Amino acid sequence: MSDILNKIVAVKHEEIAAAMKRSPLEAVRFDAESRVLTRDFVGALRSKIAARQAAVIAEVKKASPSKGVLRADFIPADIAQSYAEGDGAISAACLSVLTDRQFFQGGIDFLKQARASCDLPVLRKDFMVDAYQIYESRAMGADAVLLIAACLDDAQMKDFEAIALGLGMAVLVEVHDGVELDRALRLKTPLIGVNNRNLRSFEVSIQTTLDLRSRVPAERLLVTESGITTREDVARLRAADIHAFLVGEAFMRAPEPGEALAELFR
Ligand SMILES: O=C(O)c1ccccc1NCC(=O)[C@H](O)[C@H](O)COP(=O)(O)O
Repeated sequence: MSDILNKIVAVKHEEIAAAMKRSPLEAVRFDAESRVLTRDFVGALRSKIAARQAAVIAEVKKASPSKGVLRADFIPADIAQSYAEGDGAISAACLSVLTDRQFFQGGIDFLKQARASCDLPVLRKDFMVDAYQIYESRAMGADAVLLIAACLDDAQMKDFEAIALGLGMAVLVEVHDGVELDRALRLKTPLIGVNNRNLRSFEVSIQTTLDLRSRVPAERLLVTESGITTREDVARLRAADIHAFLVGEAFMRAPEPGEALAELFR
């Protein structure tokens, strides 16, 4: 694991221990199982692609370990609405909301506020290291969770996926290289995220996605993540038959995130 992932995972275990004291697993599990309606995350992506549009997972991200604060006037509900509207013709398929507080200045309330302000399905973007967080994600209203192969073993990925699917959530499994991709393909989820950010150097290169593209079977949906900032990036990825994108920073730095989205994917 990279240094940053090691640090994040250590903090997550501390946070989970504290959260379990406030709300024991049984209570969080009850809350998660009491929520019935999830929004269809995979369906939202597939219907954009069927309409020959880009399927964009638009991120609500105040800050990041590599770049610091990205947006000063950070109002999750307004950002989510802007993404849902786009320019009227081009808009987001789904949202991704950072809930990690220490490294990304995110929060659980941000996810709730973003989801309440629109009808888009929402991914909880955080670092899952314990089954507790999967129940917690559904309890807070998430429609999908992220599983990062670099910080989980095979048994954890399988277990967390089964819990998420059992609660009606989608799973985006994230990989950085071919070894992690082979592990991810043992899961049931159709959503395979290739993260273009090297977690050791923080450098981003869309070549990471392009290199792995042919190894993702046609029945899975490849989502390219991180470092997508220009129309040229989008054109290169689309030419390689990649139609689902997760974008944060490029939108967060724009005055109107939804207009920036429409401009990038026009
Ligand atoms: O964004 C970071 O600096 C970062 C550092 C360490 C681990 C994860 C990190 N980002 C998480 C993400 O995957 C991105 O927020 C997401 O893919 C959007 O990327 P971008 O469009 O480059 O903001």
